[in-house]
Amino acid sequence: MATFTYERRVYLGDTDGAGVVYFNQFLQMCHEAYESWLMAENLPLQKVISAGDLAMPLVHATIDFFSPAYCGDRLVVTLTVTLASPHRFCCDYQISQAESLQLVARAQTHHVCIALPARKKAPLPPSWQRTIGDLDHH
Ligand SMILES: CC(C)(COP(=O)(O)OP(=O)(O)OC[C@H]1O[C@@H](n2cnc3c(N)ncnc32)[C@H](O)[C@@H]1OP(=O)(O)O)[C@@H](O)C(=O)NCCC(=O)NCCSC(=O)c1ccc(O)cc1
Repeated sequence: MATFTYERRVYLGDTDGAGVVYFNQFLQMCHEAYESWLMAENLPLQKVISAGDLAMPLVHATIDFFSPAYCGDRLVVTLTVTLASPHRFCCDYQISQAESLQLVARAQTHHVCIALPARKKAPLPPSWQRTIGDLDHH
């Protein structure tokens, strides 16, 4: 299991006509947290993309919304990554207000490592497996 914290201001472009963060922007922020974690671990997605032999597509995404967020809010995305099998991992995200700690949203994405161009599941690279940590056998 690996954990990472990502802070993110809400900008005007994140909000909709009702003045609150538009729903898909929360998933965008989650993915920013995921990319930031990979960069912090020296495993930037661009490395995988330019190598061209593997991809880690999403096979599942869910999100629940608990309270609205507004332009200027400071949010914290807490990411927990768990290895589910040698070729699959799950990202759990909690988005909270940085100051009040009020819970804003919770999301989950599941990713499968596939070999290209066949698009068949393949073991995650050893560097990814090491960074995520041991398989959870519970
Ligand atoms: C990934 C696949 C090739 C895998 O297919 P198959 O080779 O037939 O494998 P399986 O059906 O056995 O599934 C593989 C594993 O995924 C699991 N799986 C498959 N579907 C699901 C869903 N819906 N939920 C949870 N788990 C799933 C499944 O249980 C298997 O797990 P194991 O038991 O550990 O093996 C195929 O499911 C696929 O092509 N799906 C579409 C993927 C896609 O197009 N996603 C959206 C676009 S990618 C994207 O938006 C993106 C955003 C951000 C990124 O960082 C990366 C990509």
